[in-house]
Amino acid sequence: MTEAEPAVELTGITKRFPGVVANSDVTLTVRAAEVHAVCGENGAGKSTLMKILYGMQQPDEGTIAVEGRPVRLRNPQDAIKAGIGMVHQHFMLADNLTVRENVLLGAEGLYGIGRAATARLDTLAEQTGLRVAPDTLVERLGVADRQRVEIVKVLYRGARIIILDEPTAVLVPQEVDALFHTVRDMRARGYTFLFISHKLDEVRAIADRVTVIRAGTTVGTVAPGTVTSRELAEMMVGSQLPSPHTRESAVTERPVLRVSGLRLTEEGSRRAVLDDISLTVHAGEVLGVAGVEGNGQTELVETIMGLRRASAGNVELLDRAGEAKDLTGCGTLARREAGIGFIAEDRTRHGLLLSQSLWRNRILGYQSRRPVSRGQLLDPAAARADTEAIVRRYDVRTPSVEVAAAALSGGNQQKLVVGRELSNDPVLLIASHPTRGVDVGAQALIWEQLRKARREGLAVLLVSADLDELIGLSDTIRVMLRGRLVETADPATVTPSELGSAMTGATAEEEA
Ligand SMILES: Nc1ncnc2c1ncn2[C@@H]1O[C@H](COP(=O)(O)OP(=O)(O)OP(=O)(O)O)[C@@H](O)[C@H]1O
Repeated sequence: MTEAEPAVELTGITKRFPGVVANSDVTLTVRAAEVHAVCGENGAGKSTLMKILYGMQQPDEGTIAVEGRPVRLRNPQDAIKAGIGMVHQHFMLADNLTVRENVLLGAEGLYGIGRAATARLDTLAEQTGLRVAPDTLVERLGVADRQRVEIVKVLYRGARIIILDEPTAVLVPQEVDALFHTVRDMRARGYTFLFISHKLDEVRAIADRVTVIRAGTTVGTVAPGTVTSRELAEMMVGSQLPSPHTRESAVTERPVLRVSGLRLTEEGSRRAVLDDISLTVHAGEVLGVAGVEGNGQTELVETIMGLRRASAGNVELLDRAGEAKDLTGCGTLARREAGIGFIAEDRTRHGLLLSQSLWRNRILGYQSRRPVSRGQLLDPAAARADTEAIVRRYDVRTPSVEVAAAALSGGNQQKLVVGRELSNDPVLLIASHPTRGVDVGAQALIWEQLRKARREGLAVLLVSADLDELIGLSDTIRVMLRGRLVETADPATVTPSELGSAMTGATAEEEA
């Protein structure tokens, strides 16, 4: 490879799906040893373009050159051979295997499984800042280390060009800094990065150049130093954004959710995943829960929703008249029917049926409620009309409400779920990462809808890894660490970095 040769050159890429042109004549040049960010609204075509570069999808038109040579990438194996690796947003590691096994699995042909393999693994671990013993089980690793194992895995297979798909979505600020440090280090060693992100501040911090995609086509490539985050966002949406909101409080004295002494133990072990959790959320209040993934937030939400059974404690919901209902023994559907809306952390597991049309997904969880049902009978016409209203209000980009949920981009699926959950007039909303994967425009829209619902008296339990979101929306923030609520922070004064320290237990250790 000569210095002048670009690492990747995508020329005239077009990819059509039924009713949608996902990429239309896209051109993207990534220089060797640069960090190149790709930004765009939900559904703009970023994932499709990356899937094409990783051989997961075939373009209808266009050419790909890697390090100056034209290539045909029929599958990920072809891409790996060409030196391209992808770190997906959802990690693809086997939890019950060790770091070493995960890295070597399926790549034994490269360095064998003996000394040469160990030496290679050690070098890569060092280069990527992975500081765990190779025989550690992956299930024992935190999110940031798992991500490093994924990076080591693609490097081991010979990747020189690495696609990072929203790598920071699951990290706390300190971990983001550490990841960026590693990326800069690796860039200095000649590695090239493609970086997909909706967080424009991060893009500005790490990227050498940014290519903006709008509605499937390239709007332009800029050096981030020459534009503000706002200008970048405006390039993405093609118009001016609304201004951020000022803080306002709608908190009332009326409790809506009362959780007391909640305890959850892991199957087959006595370790408490949730340890004596008590909290109250009032009408008009957003209670934010901050925590590093794996500290019990997921379990807390799932226990409140009846997806897991607590070993002790109570969950009580109070209706608008103040009438309390004990939900402790109830199933999920009964809880929904009592007035809880639920934005699940994993929309494909608890939120959507991907093979089903959008309007059928509108009915999910609300089978016996108007307007989508009359008594025990579904009302497809009403469900369609209501879904169309959600699509308009939440700006879900789709050719129609008849297409399968799988055909929507990730962010547009998320908008549909949020729209559905808020459309049922809940008294309480349990929102896990409500804007994960959505672009800044859609994020502003979802925040606005949440604030509006709060003004009208909605109680919200918000779990989010996006600390700006947590600080911006919450009236109170509780920090969760190893299954307990350990600290309370005031969103009016706390900084993301202080919150990050509390989440990792650093503050508590300092005080001790
Ligand atoms: N398998 C598919 N079948 C039909 N349409 C698809 C398919 N995959 C993507 N699309 C459509 O292609 C367009 C681009 O989607 P893509 O996932 O590339 O967007 P994106 O920029 O990655 O969005 P997001 O930020 O929401 O992840 C969208 O309109 C989407 O609905």
